Amino acid sequence: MWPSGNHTFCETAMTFVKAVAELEEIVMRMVAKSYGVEPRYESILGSTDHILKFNKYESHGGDEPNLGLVPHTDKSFITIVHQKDQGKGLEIKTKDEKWVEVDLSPSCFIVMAGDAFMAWTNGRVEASFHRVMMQGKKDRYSMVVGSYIRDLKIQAPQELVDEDHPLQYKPFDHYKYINYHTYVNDRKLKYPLKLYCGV
Ligand SMILES: O=C(O)CCC(=O)C(=O)O
Ligand SMILES: [Fe+2]
Repeated sequence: MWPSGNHTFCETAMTFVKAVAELEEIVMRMVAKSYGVEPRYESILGSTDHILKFNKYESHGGDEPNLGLVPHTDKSFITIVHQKDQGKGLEIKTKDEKWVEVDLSPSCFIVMAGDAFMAWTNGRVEASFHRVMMQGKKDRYSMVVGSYIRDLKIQAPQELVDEDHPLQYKPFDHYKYINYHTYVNDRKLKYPLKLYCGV
């Protein structure tokens, strides 16, 4: 887009990612604390990468809803979604298989568990299925920050594994899983993590 670079844009994007990463840390500390595993979370915190995506969904103009993004779970550890304008678009599937519309405001951030967080919590927190539906005449813009764990294997803390909660996923390398999902699984399977490292 900018062959000779765009320093201001990069600085702004970096500032945004840093702020979102701080938000993620606050939320994850609360979740980890509630399971009694905050020190375990601290040990992966230093190995977390963040990737920012800018999404544009074009309006098809009509009143009929159109699929903007197919249903999926994220392959990230955690994903945080922010939307530029007030409105609907993002939909999340409930346990009883109903799609719930999320009416986002520009001051809202949606925190979603990805496949890697589901494995780390030994299935206690599930990765949510979500999709984007487009309706009306306005294009939709969202900014999505995903976190990914490098250098160490994703492994459920021993505190979260016991007789009532047997281990669900073997320890795995996050980036190798992303690679598997993208190139080997070809993004086809609904639950690729189960096939990749399910017990
Ligand atoms: O645009 C959104 O609200 C969601 C995007 C999303 O699910 C993704 O990029 O994985
Ligand atoms: Fe997603």
